[in-house]
Amino acid sequence: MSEEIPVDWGQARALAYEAGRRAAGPAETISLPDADGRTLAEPLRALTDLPAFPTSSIDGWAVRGPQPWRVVGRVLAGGVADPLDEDGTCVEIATGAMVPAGADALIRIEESTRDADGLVSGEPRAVPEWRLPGEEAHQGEELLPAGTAVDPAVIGVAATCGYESLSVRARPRAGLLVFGDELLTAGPPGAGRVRDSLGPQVPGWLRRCGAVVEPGAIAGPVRDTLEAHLEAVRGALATADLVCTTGGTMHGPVDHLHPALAKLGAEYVVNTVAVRPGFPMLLARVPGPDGRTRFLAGLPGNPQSAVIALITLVAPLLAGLQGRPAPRLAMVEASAPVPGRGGFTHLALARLDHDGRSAAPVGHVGSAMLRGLSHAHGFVVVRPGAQAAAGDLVPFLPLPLVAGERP
Ligand SMILES: Nc1nc2c(c(=O)[nH]1)N[C@H]1C(S)=C(S)[C@@H](COP(=O)(O)OP(=O)(O)OC[C@H]3O[C@@H](n4cnc5c(N)ncnc54)[C@H](O)[C@@H]3O)O[C@H]1N2
Ligand code: MOO
Repeated sequence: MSEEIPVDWGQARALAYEAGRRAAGPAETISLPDADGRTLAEPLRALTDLPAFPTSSIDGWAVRGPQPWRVVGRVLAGGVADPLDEDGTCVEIATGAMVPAGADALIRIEESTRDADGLVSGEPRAVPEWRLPGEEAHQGEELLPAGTAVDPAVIGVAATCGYESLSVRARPRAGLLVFGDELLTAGPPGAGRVRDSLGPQVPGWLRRCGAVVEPGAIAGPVRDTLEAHLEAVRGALATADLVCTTGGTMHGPVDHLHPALAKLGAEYVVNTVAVRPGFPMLLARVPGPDGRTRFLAGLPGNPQSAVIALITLVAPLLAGLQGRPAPRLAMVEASAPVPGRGGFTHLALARLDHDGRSAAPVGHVGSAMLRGLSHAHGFVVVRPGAQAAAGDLVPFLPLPLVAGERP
């Protein structure tokens, strides 16, 4: 019999995030193009004013004094403009070129005329046609805080500033051990055996949460003996910051995870969570071979419960390990009633409507099923003692899908 007292679901997420944050890996410097998907270890600051010089927004003329203007030169993007010293003169200017000191207006080429002597005339627009130094950012200004996820736009703004590399957090390395002698790794289920549906899917979820999962870090089915569990977990801890296991979280005759954790000197961060489905999930700190903290996340064997454990505990843990902010939940409208589960938080699989504002429960949601999960965007969260009526605003726990998945 288990004597664990399940942790509140929200508290479990906070504990997992905090454990990850405290164990966040060191910063490393990597080249800009390789930084996609990483996390800023330091704030991104402007190295110069942006723009760094007064910059023309148009092709046309930089003019000084009253018209008509005599053309005294030309300045292209990339060049350094000589000052315009004399009233009644202008230079031809290209978009992106430095505006000469002394210019008091820019005139678009198509809004100008030239007379027989080559003198230029035209009316400047009311809105200035050039960008002033510091208009976008001042030198030293913080553009993005530490903890920002690096995406192509972040890489772009860093390049604009003049960075060649960024200080980012190391990516957490994750491994996966699948437990269960009943599992088949090929062919259809039958005769008491089921296909392993977690070995093939968990790595994809882990990667979407920012972890690196090498093909060699996925093992199983691991035999249902304590010795085999211990050997597999020890082996996985040698290289992984986080080892996920599936199955064996309960206390059945062949559930060896808790005894294995005891033998490994593990310390529970969370040991069972008051949530349905998924309550036997756990997260533990395990001393690694080098003394550095490693984590083991025990995902329950029921496949939907395993995914729930992953987004409940592993997603916040990985956010913390990467130095990112704790994931926050959006509020959406429940488009149909969602029952509560007494003293447990109920995570109800749901699909968002096209604008993401309301969530409708999907079918086939048993914890042993994956059909509902493959249609859903995430879970409506119904807290202990509550239930949701149609039209209620409810928290929504998203699956870590990427753009274009589940349109
Ligand atoms: N006496 C009780 N028994 C169970 C309880 C309970 O409260 N009292 N809770 C049930 C719940 S809820 C869950 S969840 C499971 C969790 O148990 P384990 O983590 O120990 O998982 P297993 O027993 O190993 O497997 C459960 C179930 O899932 C299937 N499974 C396991 N791994 C995979 C996989 N990789 N791919 C597909 N299916 C998998 C396995 O065949 C079992 O059917 O405990 C309940 N029991
Ligand atoms: O809690 Mo179990 O994880 O409901 O299937």
